Amino acid sequence: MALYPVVRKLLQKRVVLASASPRRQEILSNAGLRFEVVPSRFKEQLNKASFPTPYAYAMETAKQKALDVARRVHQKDLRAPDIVIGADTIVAVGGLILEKPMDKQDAYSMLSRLNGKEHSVFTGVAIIHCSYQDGRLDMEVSEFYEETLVKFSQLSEELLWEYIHSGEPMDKAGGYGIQALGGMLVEYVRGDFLNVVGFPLNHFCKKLAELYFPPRPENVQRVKHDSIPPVDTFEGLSDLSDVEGGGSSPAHSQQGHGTKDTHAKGTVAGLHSSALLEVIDGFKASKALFTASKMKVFDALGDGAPLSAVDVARKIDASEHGTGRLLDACAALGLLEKTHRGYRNTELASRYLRSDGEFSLHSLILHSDTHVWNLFTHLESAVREGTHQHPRALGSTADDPSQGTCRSQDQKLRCLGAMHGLSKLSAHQVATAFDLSQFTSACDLGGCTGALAHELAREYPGLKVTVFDLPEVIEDVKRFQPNGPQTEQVTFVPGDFFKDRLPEADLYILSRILHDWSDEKVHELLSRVSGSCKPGGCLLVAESTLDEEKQAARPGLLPSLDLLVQAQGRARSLSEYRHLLQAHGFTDVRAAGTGNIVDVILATRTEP
Ligand SMILES: Cc1cn([C@H]2C[C@H](O)[C@@H](COP(=O)(O)OP(=O)(O)OP(=O)(O)O)O2)c(=O)[nH]c1=O
Repeated sequence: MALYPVVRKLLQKRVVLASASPRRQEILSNAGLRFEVVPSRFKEQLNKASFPTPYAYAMETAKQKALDVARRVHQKDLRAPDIVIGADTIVAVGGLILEKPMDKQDAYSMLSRLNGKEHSVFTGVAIIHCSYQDGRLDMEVSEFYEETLVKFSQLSEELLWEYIHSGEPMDKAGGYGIQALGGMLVEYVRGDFLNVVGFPLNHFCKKLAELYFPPRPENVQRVKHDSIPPVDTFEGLSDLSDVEGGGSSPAHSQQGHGTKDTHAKGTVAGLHSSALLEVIDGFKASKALFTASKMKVFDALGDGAPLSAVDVARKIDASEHGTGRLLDACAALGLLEKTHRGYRNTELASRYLRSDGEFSLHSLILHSDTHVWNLFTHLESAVREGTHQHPRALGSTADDPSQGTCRSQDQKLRCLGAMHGLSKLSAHQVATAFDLSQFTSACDLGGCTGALAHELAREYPGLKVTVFDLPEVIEDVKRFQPNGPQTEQVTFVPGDFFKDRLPEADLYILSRILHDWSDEKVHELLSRVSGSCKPGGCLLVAESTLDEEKQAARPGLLPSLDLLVQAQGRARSLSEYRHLLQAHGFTDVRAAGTGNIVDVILATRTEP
């Protein structure tokens, strides 16, 4: 049971979690879902007495939280959400509904009620599908609830107060957290544990599967309504794409025919004029971000107090009028917050857009602005000729198009910085998509600045990682190295993976390498890896993949276009990667979605 097939369908959607609960965020991101968090401002003050059951109350509160966020995000952003998820967890005991305690005394009275007894924990969940008709927001709500029974042991006053003084009860329904210290109070749990922690993941998956993968009418007898298809096989994934209604929109199978059904299913019917305008204007949003980054707006704002447009203009040496317009555009894009005291970086900007942050995408943005932008102006030629546009855009004729990208030292460092930033974004998910603790040595082929290597070292203290990359790359990686004990686990070896002997390792890694190359070159490289990998050793591949129908809009097809213009390679589907790996003696090919920009594949080398 996993969310993966549905996650693939949701990757191209803007999913918003309307919750401040760290537990909910963790449960959903662990399941591989990619989403933004916008906490709801809905006051949980519905009249409990007006609901026939406690779960009706929880579902209504969940729905109101999600509706509040859907409306606010729609008003605030240029890009409105596609799906908003809201949830509400309550504890019900003896006809009473318990929510989060107001203070310690309240926590004490809640815990005393639960002491020695069985109670119910209900989580109501609302999934709101937003669509837009001529700028108007239409919302369809799917909702459900889950109940879990929990029994507390008989606990002494002293123990209850000790627990209350720990501070744990205060932000939790019923005044306890089963996942931490509160676990010690619990004698048994009947039902979904995660439901108690705040989010019924299993039921949520079933609901999504019901919405996105309804069984074909002729298969109703064979396909169980309440189960998600198997996901860790490639066959399962490709079968899913064949399921009628298995497109990227939820199929409202239970709602019968009529306008709603067509509206939800049809990509044409689903694309409204406002969405079209968004696409038409997309380049303006990119250029606003590129310009603000280039002019170091996000550095000027730092993490400090808000600054007025005049102050920012002074810092970036630009006109007040122009700076004000740029700052407003950044605020509309959700990159800055605009308050009556001035502008300040949003969390997103502080983390990714400042040039000095650990996860900075500053170099990637500059690279996109100068290099990729330039290449994309030749998209029409790329389509006509079916080949990359480096000669036109950069005057480069090199075999390896990336050679033309980094001609000056500045360009080279920007390229390395861009790759470093991109790699850092998904390094943790790539390193942890599979348990790699059985390996003692790994070789990251084309591992560049070592961002993934260091993440692997941090995650697996027993692993030595060799980063193998071209000498001209290795000579400049020093500035990207972190501090810390795990740096000793990482070594850099210069070489060309098409020409030189590959370093020995139990685990070879090709992270975002294969897409850069033609099928012929991919076969050549895989054959070299296969020749170096001992039987029982493994190969880990991380790539952004196309869905099996090659219809996924983002993030599948835009990278595919990217590769047409920029490189000689191409995006591939998971089954294409499986066939490539099998052709070179790798079996037991398993895939894991990270919910991030790449999927991860692990394959084992068998005896030749
Ligand atoms: C019973 C129980 C609840 N909880 C938490 C889950 C929820 O976060 C919280 C119940 O309050 P909620 O109002 O459901 O959620 P929230 O206020 O934390 O976040 P938001 O409204 O923005 O979605 O209690 C635990 O973490 N462990 C437990 O054992």
